[in-house]
Amino acid sequence: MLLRSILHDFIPNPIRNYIFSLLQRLFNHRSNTLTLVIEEVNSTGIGRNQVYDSAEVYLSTKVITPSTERLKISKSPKDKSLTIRLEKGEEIDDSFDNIPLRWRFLCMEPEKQRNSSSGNDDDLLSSPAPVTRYFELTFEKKFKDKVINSYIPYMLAKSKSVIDKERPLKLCTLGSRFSCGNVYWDTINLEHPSTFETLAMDTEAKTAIMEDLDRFVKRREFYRRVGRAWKRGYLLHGPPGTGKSSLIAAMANYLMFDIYDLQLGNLIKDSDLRRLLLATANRSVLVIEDIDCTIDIQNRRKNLNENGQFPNKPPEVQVQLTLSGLLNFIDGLWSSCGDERIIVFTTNHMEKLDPALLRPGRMDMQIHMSYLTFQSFKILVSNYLEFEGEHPLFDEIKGMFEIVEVTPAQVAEELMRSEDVDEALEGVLKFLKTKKEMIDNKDEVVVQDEGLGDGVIDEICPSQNFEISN
Ligand SMILES: Nc1ncnc2c1ncn2[C@@H]1O[C@H](COP(=O)(O)OP(=O)(O)OP(=O)(O)O)[C@@H](O)[C@H]1O
Ligand SMILES: [Mg+2]
Repeated sequence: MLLRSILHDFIPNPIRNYIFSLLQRLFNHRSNTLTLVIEEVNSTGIGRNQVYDSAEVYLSTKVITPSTERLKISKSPKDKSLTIRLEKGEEIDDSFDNIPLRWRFLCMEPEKQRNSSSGNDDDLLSSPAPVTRYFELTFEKKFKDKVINSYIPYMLAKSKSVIDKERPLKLCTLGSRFSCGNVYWDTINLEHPSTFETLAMDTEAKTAIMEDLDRFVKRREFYRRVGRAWKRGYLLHGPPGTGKSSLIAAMANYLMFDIYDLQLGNLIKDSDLRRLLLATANRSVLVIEDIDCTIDIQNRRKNLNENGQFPNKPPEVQVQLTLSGLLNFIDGLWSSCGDERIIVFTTNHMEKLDPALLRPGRMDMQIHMSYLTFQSFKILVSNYLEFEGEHPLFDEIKGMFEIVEVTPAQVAEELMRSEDVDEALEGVLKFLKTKKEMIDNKDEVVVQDEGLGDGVIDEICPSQNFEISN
């Protein structure tokens, strides 16, 4: 460093570079080390160098060594955590498969005007060079192949997972319609706290969904090999308040995928739909809720007058959107121009669905979200009351769940009424008893369908030609 600064202060630039390269050659000749230089801008000088950006993130996860003296720390309002970066001249040691590696962060300052006063360097006066930031990665020469072919890809993947974890997820919804009829994605941070842990759902069903998602994201090569678009469709069905939307949020939080909520009712034309779908990013969940109501969109066409328009509606709000347009586009062009897409349809009325939606290959997994079981109730109790053990009221509550159908949303509301465990559970029991009385009074016999515990996977559709097991 001392030599560097002496050279910098007293020797003109071209001579300095020459001496420097000579010294470097001499040094490298003697040593058996190799140094990779990773500059901020890529080799074309235009875009950023992905390896540099990844190194910056990767090194911020490394344990700070005792020799580290200066670090840069920052946070923007949207960041989840602090960003820590190396300061100029700082070094970090790393190792990979027992290969010792040394990272060093360096900056080449722009030429200062005072340098040009000594001489004839007019160029420097008029346009000083920008700061050049770069990392040096030094290791023994014999490890060159291993570092380039294994360590660097490892570092790129590692930094990607850090970025994925740190960045806030996005929820994209349809933005307001302009007079020209255009719609666009409006983006906000997704702050839905639902996770698979908090979801009151049959444990086996939960595990099956998580395993299915894990398998899906791991299978890039598989999808490529069999020539299929890398997408997976889920159909969530069940009564209101059973956790369909919560499951979608849990899936997005689990995969760290953004959500695109496509409210079809707000769309008019297939062309809008295509434009919106093409504007969705990879690694995202496309959600189409209440798909049974979408069939109305198709049926609305039946009500068109002889000019192909709705009577009583101005031409600019004439709906030209069709379910088949949507499905064809999702299956065809859209899915082939993106990667890692999850599509989730929800419905409260499975029986109303267009068979086209259920044809093999379209919905890979159908998940039935139904009324609360005692097992799932205990998850809610743990979430809402932070109570894990056994409780004297549990036996009676369990008995009630066998005869009364209530949704997780209804019970969650009861559990929120008190922070006291006894009081809250008494409230739930009272609620269940009232429900039962209402049923008895109506003289209705509630027969619970044996197979319909909440969150039971009705069917894991292998889509005939597509197996989901590894
Ligand atoms: N299975 C569940 N686990 C945990 N909480 C749940 C569950 N189901 C419902 N809830 C609670 O009830 C609220 C409503 O649930 P959610 O919106 O997920 O239901 P939904 O099935 O999507 O209903 P809808 O059919 O009306 O859209 C959630 O915010 C959550 O607090
Ligand atoms: Mg919902």
